[in-house]
Amino acid sequence: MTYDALLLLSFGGPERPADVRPFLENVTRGRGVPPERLDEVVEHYLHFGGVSPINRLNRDIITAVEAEFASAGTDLPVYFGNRNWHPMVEDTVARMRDDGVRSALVFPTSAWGGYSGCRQYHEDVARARAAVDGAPELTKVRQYYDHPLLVAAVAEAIVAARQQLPEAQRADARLVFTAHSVPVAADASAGPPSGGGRLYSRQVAEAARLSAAAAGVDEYDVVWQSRSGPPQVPWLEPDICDHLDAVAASGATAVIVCPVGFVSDHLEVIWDLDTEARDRSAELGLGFVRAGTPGTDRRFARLIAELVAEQTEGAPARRLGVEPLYGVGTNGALCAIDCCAPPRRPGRPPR
Ligand SMILES: CC1=C(CCC(=O)O)c2cc3nc(cc4[nH]c(cc5[nH]c(cc1n2)c(C)c5CCC(=O)O)c(CCC(=O)O)c4C)C(CCC(=O)O)=C3C
Ligand SMILES: [Fe+2]
Repeated sequence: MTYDALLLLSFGGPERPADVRPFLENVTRGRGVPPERLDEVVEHYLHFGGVSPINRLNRDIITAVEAEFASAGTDLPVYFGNRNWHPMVEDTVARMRDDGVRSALVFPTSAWGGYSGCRQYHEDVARARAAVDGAPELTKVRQYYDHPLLVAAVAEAIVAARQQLPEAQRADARLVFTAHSVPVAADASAGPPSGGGRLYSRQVAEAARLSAAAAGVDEYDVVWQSRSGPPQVPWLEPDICDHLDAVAASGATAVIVCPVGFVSDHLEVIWDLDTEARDRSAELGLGFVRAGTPGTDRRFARLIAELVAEQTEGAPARRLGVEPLYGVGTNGALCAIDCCAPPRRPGRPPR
């Protein structure tokens, strides 16, 4: 197939204090997130001056991809659109149409299956196209959680993180992987209905296994972070901060936290890990170091170029894992019928 553009599709984040609340209202509309939780998250963003790092990091990724395309002779302009904040994907798709783009590939900044990590990006594509007369065809690329370039970048970050610990703490530092928690019900329905569910947590477990092995680490844990939603709704556990108690009790001297679930240093990484988990570790007398994320690694831009080549040239899909892999769809078509069904929210009519 031929395509005439690439759209990097992401979550979005505020870039000034006045945008924090409207951004959070976009994120949580109709999702049953209690106002108390929202107030807390407003504070997290204000702690960083109301500026999320996410848009800047995505622009950096785009610059790296443009360089990658230029050196490979790939003539593909790269556009940037978000689900929740400016540049909004609807506006970007309108601009693509105005620029004469007829058919584009979509790279989502989530590597994962599941409702939040995959299906919601298909929904964003469908919504943007519905809003724009004459919108281009938009084909989303596949999930890439176990791509060899991603695993290599994560593994290298783990090795580099260990080196930052005082020498005496390096040998028994515990490696702990984290990913964004989701409701247990959302994980249960992740993947096609025939696939047994839990696609998201299975992929996270596999990414952790592959990254630990590539970093030469035998023992590690996989835990969750950034839980949202009302307290009575179960989400994937344990939370990183609770888990640190267990790590300290086990006699480890330090912890290496690897946010394998995030492509770059989003607000959840710099708040929930670099601030909260670091403070908790200090209280427990545990050394703390956080592994970097792969988005800024040159290999990540190459990964994007490879996913593009899979679609344009039929290049083989390079991967290290064995869990099911989905994610390709045109114009918002789901990966499979009823794939990653959104959980019914109590008190709301089904959509
Ligand atoms: C699986 C997953 C990923 C990874 C895959 C991917 O990358 O897409 C992810 C990424 C992100 N989540 C982000 C921010 C937020 N997520 C929220 C809320 C939620 N996340 C959820 C899941 C995920 N989220 C869920 C199930 C909710 C509950 C509401 C709902 O059902 O949708 C809220 C609401 C407030 C709160 O935290 O309660 C915020 C502000 C940012 C941007 C941060 C920045 O500014 O740098 C990023 C990259
Ligand atoms: Fe989130």
